[in-house]
Amino acid sequence: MSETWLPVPRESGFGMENLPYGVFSPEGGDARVGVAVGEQVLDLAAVLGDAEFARPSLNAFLAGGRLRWDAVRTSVTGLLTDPGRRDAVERCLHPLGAVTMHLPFEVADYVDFYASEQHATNLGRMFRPDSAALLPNWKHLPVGYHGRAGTVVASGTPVVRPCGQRKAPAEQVPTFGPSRRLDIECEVGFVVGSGSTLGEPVPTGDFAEHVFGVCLVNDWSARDIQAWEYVPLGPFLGKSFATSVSPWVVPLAALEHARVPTPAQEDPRPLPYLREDRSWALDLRLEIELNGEIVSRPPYAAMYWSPAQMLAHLTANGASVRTGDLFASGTVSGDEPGQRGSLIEMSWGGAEPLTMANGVTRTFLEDGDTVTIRAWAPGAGGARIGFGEVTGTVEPARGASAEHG
Ligand SMILES: O=C(O)/C=C/C(=O)CC(=O)CC(=O)O
Ligand SMILES: [Ca+2]
Ligand SMILES: [Mg+2]
Repeated sequence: MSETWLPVPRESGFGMENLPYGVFSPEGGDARVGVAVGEQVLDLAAVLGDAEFARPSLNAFLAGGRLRWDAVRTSVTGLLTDPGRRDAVERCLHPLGAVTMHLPFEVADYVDFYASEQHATNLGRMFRPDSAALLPNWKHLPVGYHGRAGTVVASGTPVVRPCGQRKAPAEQVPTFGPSRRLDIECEVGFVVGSGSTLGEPVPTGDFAEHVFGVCLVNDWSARDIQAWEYVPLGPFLGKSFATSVSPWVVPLAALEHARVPTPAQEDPRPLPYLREDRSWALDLRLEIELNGEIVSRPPYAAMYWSPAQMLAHLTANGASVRTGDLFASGTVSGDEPGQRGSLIEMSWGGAEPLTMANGVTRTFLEDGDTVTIRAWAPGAGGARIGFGEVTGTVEPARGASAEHG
């Protein structure tokens, strides 16, 4: 990758190999599109003189499609490597620490998958102890559900503890009140740039024509509300109150070196529409921090279904995708106990509390708890492609019924 004149710290995940996109406002200025490089954000509207970037969302750029995305990436790389442009470009840089980051795109539709075999097995064992851990369809199709786009929020947005109907197994009837089993789900999100045509499925090989890039997702989940409400139609209020996304969207172009094969899919072999010539499985290393302490390191490479398979399945019936659609992988969990992507798994349904460094224990989230998810992926020449972070702090429940726990 080309040498930049800009000082980029070695450990920065935002080197020239990455160049992720986000929406920022400089102090006293309007929100606009920027590219992160080192410890700076480059104001694209200012540096390229292109009004498409003087907007508070990436959507107009996302709609431009693969040729446009590649052309802008090439231009930005050129500006940051040409010493002759240094003075002009430097005037369009803002220190990351001095800007406010926003939700990077207007979320059109939001779909959540369930693509980790380890997560599905763990939840099956806890929620359905009398049946096989994996349901019969699980290895035939990437199971998913349609979520709530309007409650996808920017990193840093407080998460108000949801109220809802809860009924513990030992209780006869449900009560209404604050969730007692508030959880996280550590996920990876895929951002659709170029939409597809209604009636026409998207083959796995067209993934990179439609998907622009990748972000981090925390799909906050109220396990008690979920367990009581979701039979037989699926998750509803237990997961619709907040889904947090990271401010930076890493373009697929930065992830070529992170591509790995999906785990063997031989028993059963997926149907032809789900097969890939070269997999879009990705070697992303995630970490989950709870109140300042790393509690898990889920490996995205272990996911059974790749995002190209998810997109092919999502459109297999002719349903179209559109600019700003977000589909998330589902909770990422690996084989080891230290690789689980949710607290319900880490604490095994609350039976095995986590002990934190200060001696405090946790099963599910308490008011005031802060959860931060980070990730990086291998890039060209040993570089690290950083995803930044998605964070959120739990606030107490609100409303009249919040008082009676
Ligand atoms: O297996 C179940 O009954 C429940 C599963 C989930 O809650 C997971 C989910 O929402 C999808 C995911 O994040 O993997
Ligand atoms: Ca989820
Ligand atoms: Mg959600």
